[in-house]
Amino acid sequence: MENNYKSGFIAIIGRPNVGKSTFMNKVIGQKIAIMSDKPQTTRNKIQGVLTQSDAQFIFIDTPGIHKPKHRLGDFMVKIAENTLNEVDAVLFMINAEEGYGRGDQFIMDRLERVKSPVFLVVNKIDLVHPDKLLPLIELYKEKYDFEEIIPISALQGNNVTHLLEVLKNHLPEGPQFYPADQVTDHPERFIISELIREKVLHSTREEVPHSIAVVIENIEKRESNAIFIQAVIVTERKSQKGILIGKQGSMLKNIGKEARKDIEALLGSKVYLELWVKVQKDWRNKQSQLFEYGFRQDEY
Ligand SMILES: Nc1nc2c(ncn2[C@@H]2O[C@H](COP(=O)(O)OP(=O)(O)OP(=O)(O)O)[C@@H](O)[C@H]2O)c(=O)[nH]1
Repeated sequence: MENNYKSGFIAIIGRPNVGKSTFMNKVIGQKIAIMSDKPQTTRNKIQGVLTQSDAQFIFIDTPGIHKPKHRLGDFMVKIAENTLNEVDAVLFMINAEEGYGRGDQFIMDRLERVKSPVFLVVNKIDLVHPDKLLPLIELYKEKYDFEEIIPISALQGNNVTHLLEVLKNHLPEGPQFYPADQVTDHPERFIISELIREKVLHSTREEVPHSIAVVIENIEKRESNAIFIQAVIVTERKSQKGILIGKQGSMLKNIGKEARKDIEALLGSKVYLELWVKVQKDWRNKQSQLFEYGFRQDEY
């Protein structure tokens, strides 16, 4: 890796149909594989990775930012908000052809709490006359202090290279997280690990601190479309391991049962969830924020 290599996580948000997928496909240059073959793929977290000689962009779809419609909704909004605060940049994409709507207001309200730099991407400029574009940009400018406002056409590619350059300038120096040829990660990994973590915190109340992490070791589709998931709950102390396992494994069993129900609702498939607990002192320092994204480290 050369010096001053830049890398970062970039969340893409926006109302449905503004062109997020089109943009990702344009940037990554090929169709992005999505693990789930369910129609509600927009619920999943899609990562597209663009690797250049001097930078790596890791794009994250954050669909939970939309108004919650189902039981998992509030939880997803919370994940989305947390995610937005952990990324290096947020791209808020709007459709130049449409006016300012309630969906945009909902997102803008969430953005008020976001500390990461937010870029307004005005997409589909090929469909509007500049006379219409400028007032729209002014309107958004008044409502939020965007880092920059960049009009593009994701479909035709206009200004997309410029957007990437602007983004690159804002990315921190960092490692190449993914191999250059890898364009996606399992999109659901992060959400699944957060669901399990939530159940752990919920079941153990105050006894186990928030310092636990959940690492998804394996997700596999098996015959009859059942999904088999292996996950490890990482704690910092032995005593916490005992609490998590519980009497004859009762606690872990309960955590597994509750988490499985939510994961099944998320994926729309039957799920087999295998959980175990591992003690690793000081994992926080060692693994840093990668855990938060559901990364699996081989040396771990
Ligand atoms: N004319 C024009 N059409 C575009 C542009 N970008 C996207 N579209 C079209 O807008 C429609 C929606 O695009 P998607 O990329 O699926 O939008 P999305 O935001 O990913 O939608 P969800 O997955 O529902 O959130 C498609 O028909 C695209 O071809 C653009 O720059 N110009």
